[in-house]
Amino acid sequence: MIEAKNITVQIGDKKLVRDVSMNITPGKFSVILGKNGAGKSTFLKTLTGDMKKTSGEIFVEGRRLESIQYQHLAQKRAVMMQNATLAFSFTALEVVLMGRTPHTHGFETPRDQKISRECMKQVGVDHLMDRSFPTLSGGEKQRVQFARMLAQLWDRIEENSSCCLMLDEPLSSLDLSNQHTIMHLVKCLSRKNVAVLMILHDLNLAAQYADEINIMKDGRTFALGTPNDVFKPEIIEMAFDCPVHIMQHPHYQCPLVIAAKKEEKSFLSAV
Ligand SMILES: Nc1ncnc2c1ncn2[C@@H]1O[C@H](COP(=O)(O)OP(=O)(O)OP(=O)(O)O)[C@@H](O)[C@H]1O
Repeated sequence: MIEAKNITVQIGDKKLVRDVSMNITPGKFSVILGKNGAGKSTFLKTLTGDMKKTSGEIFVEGRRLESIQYQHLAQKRAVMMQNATLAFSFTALEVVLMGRTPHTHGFETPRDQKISRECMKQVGVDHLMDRSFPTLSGGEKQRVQFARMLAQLWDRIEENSSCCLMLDEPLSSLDLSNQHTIMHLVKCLSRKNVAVLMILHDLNLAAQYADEINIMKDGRTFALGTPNDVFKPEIIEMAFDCPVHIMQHPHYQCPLVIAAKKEEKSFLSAV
């Protein structure tokens, strides 16, 4: 669905992303991991067209990203950026209805209303419908934004046509239960012809749900493969500069990563 070939992004003399390639395909749940500043969001922003690449090529269903009309793109690809804010006091339902904009001709229909309400129900935020979006908690906002993406792709999902979800740290404000609810929902969507690309910081959530993981370091792909391929102590320790223990999960067929205690003396130990 989305093919990124040898993407490089340079600002001034700094290379933020270096020669990264990835295929985001329907039926596959892809995750990008990496240290702070590794280049994850920059890479994702080039895939969405929000940031200019210096070199490389991006194809959406075989066509160059730059040649596709924005509305056409928005009908089949939904994006959730990190800490997206809204300046105006829309209700939560109005925010979800925004997901229907690529499908309307300037005004929404009763069907758009019905779809938006259903998406809020699916995500468990229907009780927040009439609340002013800026007054919601961080986690409530993230779940409402997720419902907005679902509303945007609803028609494609219903028809079982291919479409794409791109999410930058969508779980950063969610509690344990809601993290797994969203990950389970995304996994189910990926099995319904949705191509998923998600940036995460939680290695164990990635290990449990992802089909493919791209670990980035210093703007490059450091390791790419299944959770079992990339979750090796030598890879994780080098990518994150952190000693780890990796074992088989006692209940699931995936690795389990535990950070080892840091031994070096901290500044606080001198106080
Ligand atoms: N517009 C910009 N101008 C200069 N440097 C930038 C710009 N945008 C990002 N950077 C730098 O590029 C590097 C990669 O940033 P990016 O946001 O892609 O990292 P990330 O892997 O998503 O990090 P995090 O996990 O902290 O969100 C960082 O060092 C960042 O400071």
